[in-house]
Amino acid sequence: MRTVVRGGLVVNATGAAPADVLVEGERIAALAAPDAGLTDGWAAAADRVVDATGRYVLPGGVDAHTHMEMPFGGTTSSDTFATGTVAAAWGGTTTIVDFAVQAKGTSVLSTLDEWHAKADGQCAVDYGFHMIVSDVNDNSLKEMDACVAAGVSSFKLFMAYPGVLYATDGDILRAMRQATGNGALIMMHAENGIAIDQLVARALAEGRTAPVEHGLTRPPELEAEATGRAIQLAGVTGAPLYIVHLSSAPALAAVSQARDAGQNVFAETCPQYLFLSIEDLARPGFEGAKFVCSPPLRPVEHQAPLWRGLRTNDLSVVSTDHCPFCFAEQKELGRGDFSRIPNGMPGVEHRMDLLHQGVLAGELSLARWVEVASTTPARMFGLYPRKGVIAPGSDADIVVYDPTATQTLSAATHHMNVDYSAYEGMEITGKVDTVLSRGRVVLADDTFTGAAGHGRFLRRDLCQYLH
Ligand SMILES: NC(=O)NCCC(=O)O
Ligand SMILES: [Zn+2]
Ligand SMILES: [Zn+2]
Repeated sequence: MRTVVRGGLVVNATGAAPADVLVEGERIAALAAPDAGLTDGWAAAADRVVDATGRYVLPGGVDAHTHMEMPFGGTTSSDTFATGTVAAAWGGTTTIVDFAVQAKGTSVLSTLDEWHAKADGQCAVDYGFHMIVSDVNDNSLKEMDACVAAGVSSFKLFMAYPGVLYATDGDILRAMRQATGNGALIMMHAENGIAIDQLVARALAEGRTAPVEHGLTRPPELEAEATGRAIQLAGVTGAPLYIVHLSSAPALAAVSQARDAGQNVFAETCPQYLFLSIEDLARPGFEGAKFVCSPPLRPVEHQAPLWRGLRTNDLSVVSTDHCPFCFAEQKELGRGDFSRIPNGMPGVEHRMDLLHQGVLAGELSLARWVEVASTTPARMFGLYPRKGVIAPGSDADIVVYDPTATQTLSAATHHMNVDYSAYEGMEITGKVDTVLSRGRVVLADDTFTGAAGHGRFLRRDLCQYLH
C-alpha cells in the first residue's frame, strides 16, 4: 500500500516546513519539498492521496499515561483497550503507554501476562506498557529486570494511597537501586499519602463530605513535599526520575531546582491541570465528582507556571492520565464520602486539541506542541525514532490536522466510553482530519476506518535522555 500525504505543513519538534510525505507499507519512505518535482510521480503510483492543503502534518500523538480497564477504587475504569484506543485515534493519538498494575501479593511478570491478555488483539493503535510495582520485594525487584528485557522499561511507584498502591521510602529506594542496574526509568506519583489520609479522616469526622474536599485534603504542599523527597531519594541512588501528572507550582519548583542542578529528573503535566481548576471540583451538588483525580485540580493560579514550565522544558511531556469512570454509576460510589469517589478523569481523545488551544494562545510554538505531545514522550519511553517524528524510516503514524476547523467538546459526540465530558461545551479551534496508524488510514471524513487488533504491542528501549 502506497499513500501520499500532499500539500501540508509538516511539523516536527525541530520545526515546520511544507513537504509531501510518501508512505510505503507501514513506514514513511520519503519527504519532498512540494516544488521538488517528485510528488506528481508519487501520486500517480499511489493507492491513496491524502490532500493536506492548509493543514498540519504531525507525527501521531504519543500519550504516555493512560489507564484502560484499570481496577481502582472498587471499580474498573470504563474504557477498554478497544474503546480507549479508538477514542485515542479520533484525537490524533496513535500510541498509548498504559499501566499494568501489580496487586499486592502477586508477581510482576504474571501481572504483565494479565495485561497482555487484556490488550492483545483489542487495540486500534499501537501500545506499550509501564509497570506499577505495588509490592516491592526480592522477587519483584528481580522481575523488574525481566520486564525491561520484555520491553517494559519504566516502573511507577506511589507515594500516595497507603494500604493499596503505596510504597514506603525504603521500597522506593530499593526499586530505584534496581533501576540504576537495569537502566529503567522510575515514574513517581508524588503526593504524601500518609499526611493526606490524616486530612481526609479529619474532614470526614467533621462532616465535610463533598467532592471539593478531595482537593482541599490534598494540598499542593503535600505534592511538593513528596516530589522533593522523591528527588532526594533518586539523588541518593543515582536513578533517573519522572514525576507523573504534576499539578502544582511548588512541585514544579522542586523539579526545576533539581534539573538546574543537573539531576536526571523529568516531569509531565496533563491537560486537566492546564485548563480546569478546583472551581470545577467545587461545582454544586455532586457534579464536582466528575473532576476528582489525584493530584487534584488546583486553584487557577497554578496554571500559568505550568504553561511556563512547558516552555522552559521543566515540564517535558503532556500526557492525559486518562482514567475514566462513569458519573452515573461509578463516581456515584462516593456520594456522601468524597474519599470513595474513584480517582480519575477521561481525556485521551482531547489532548492534541487542548494543547492546540495553547498554541493559539501563544503559550506553545507549533514545534513545541509536537515535542511535548509526541516527540519527547517517544524519546522518554524508548520509542524514538519509530514514533514521534515524520521522517524516512519512521512508522507512518501521521495526523493531518486542520488548524481552522471548529468543534465543541461534548459527551454527546466524543468516543470515550464514559457518560460525561470534563470539557462539556468547550469551543475548540482545530480538529483532527485524517489519521494514519502504521500506514493504515484509521480516521478520515469523520469516520473511523481502523480495526481492533491493528494496534501492536511496542517493546520499548530505554529512556533516551539519560546521561
Ligand atoms: N490520577 C488518578 O486520579 N487516577 C489514575 C491513577 C493514577 O495515575 O494515580
Ligand atoms: Zn498517579
Ligand atoms: Zn495515572
